[in-house]
Amino acid sequence: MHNIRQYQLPLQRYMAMMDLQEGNERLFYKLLIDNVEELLPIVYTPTVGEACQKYGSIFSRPQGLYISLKEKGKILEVLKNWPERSIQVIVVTDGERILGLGDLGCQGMGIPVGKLSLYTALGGVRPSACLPITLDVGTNNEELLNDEFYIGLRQRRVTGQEYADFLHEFMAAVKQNYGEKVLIQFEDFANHNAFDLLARYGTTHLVFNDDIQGTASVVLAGLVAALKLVGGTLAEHTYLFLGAGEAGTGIAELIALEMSRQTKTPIDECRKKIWLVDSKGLIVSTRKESLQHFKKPWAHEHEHVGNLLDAVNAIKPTVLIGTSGKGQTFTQEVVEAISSFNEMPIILALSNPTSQAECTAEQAYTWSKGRAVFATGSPFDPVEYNGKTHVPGQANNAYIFPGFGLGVVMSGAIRVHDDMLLAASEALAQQVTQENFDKGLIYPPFSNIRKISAHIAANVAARAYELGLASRRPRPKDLVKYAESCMYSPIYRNYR
Ligand SMILES: O=C([O-])CC(=O)C(=O)O
Ligand SMILES: [Mg+2]
Repeated sequence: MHNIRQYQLPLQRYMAMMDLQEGNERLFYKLLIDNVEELLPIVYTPTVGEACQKYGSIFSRPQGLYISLKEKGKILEVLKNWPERSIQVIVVTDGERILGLGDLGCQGMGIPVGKLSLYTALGGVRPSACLPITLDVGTNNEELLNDEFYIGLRQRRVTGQEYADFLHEFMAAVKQNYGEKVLIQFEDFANHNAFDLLARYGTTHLVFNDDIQGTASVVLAGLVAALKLVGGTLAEHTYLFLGAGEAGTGIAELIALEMSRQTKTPIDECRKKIWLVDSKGLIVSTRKESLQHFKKPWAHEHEHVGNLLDAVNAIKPTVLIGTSGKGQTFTQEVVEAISSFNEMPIILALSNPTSQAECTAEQAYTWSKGRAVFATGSPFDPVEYNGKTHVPGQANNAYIFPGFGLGVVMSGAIRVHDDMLLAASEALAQQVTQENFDKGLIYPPFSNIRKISAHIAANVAARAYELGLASRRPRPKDLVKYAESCMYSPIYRNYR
């Protein structure tokens, strides 16, 4: 740590950590686990975002497996080149929507690498069982196409049938090479592919979309915890989203599902408590014809409303959630408006990295006069306001996917079911202690994450067994203990 801390810039610390991961994997994980709150912002958001933007110019050696269009017809052979045979989790991206930073092509590799290092550090999945993959289908990022250090194919993205065929070959090759029980996590695909891929492969493969499902599960947990501070039930609140992509619609759907279970009301009714704003304004039924399919369930009856501020004033939400990927969109007027009709507005600025956050922690607390229950996707420091310290929570899917994946792997689950996402969410919400609530926190600190992950894994596995989706026999009696016993630990032995 002394060595790492000598670097001033986060990007230099990132590079030093990546060198360590390559040269001394055990020490890398030992450091990451023992200093998780300090190092998470380095190996993960926000620094990993900057690293992806500069990936070509900081490149020293390849991490993960690149599969390019040139390898079409030979994807199985390429997979066989990976030295490890026994793979449990794959994180795959095509780099089209890296965090809120847009199309970074092949340079998106930093994301699968970073996510999988958290699978190991936070969730205890063995490093050798993790496989980061980037599919190189081109990029539409002109700057990268003209960058002499760009590491990927210099061509525009393929789309349509060609894209679908390439993905299909990849999915079939993974199943053929690693069997049914490898978890495939889709990460940072663009909206127009992410929903389709999940729908297409959800019934034939063990797939999980972190941006849709992982984010939904972590946000639902935060909301359930927030209700302890704010009062009311899920169904008694009104939700307004800025952003109607993977995160926005994924979260909205899981909230509606949980609401529907709690109130025994049809999900269609529950959806009416949830409103979404996209770049054209409030999503309303008169726009239905022109909406992408994943937005249609959210097109409720309402007159046209052109922007977020007007939507806040028209809908009067108690919960405001930013998933737009665009920074500084929760303006002072917006935060003051929601604070004018809520004693404690719940405000989540989820877009990553920090530069894309809808507002900063300081803005949220200042503009709400210290009343907001606030969390962000990327980490923010505590803020002093009127003599009180406010600690923003980090509503990031990193709380969920490592434990979720461990639960899937350890139970031998063959499919991901929405109930397993709810199970993960419940387990996370239960880990928020009175001490956390007293500080206004709706998430537990990351310093306890391995214990939290074990509880998430156990609850997910339990649900998988109940659903008949778990193949490991016999079912372990104490699933929390079993989860802990499965976790990789970078232990240094004492030699006497
Ligand atoms: O990577 C993160 O920090 C969360 C995430 O999935 C995203 O922003 O796409
Ligand atoms: Mg993501």
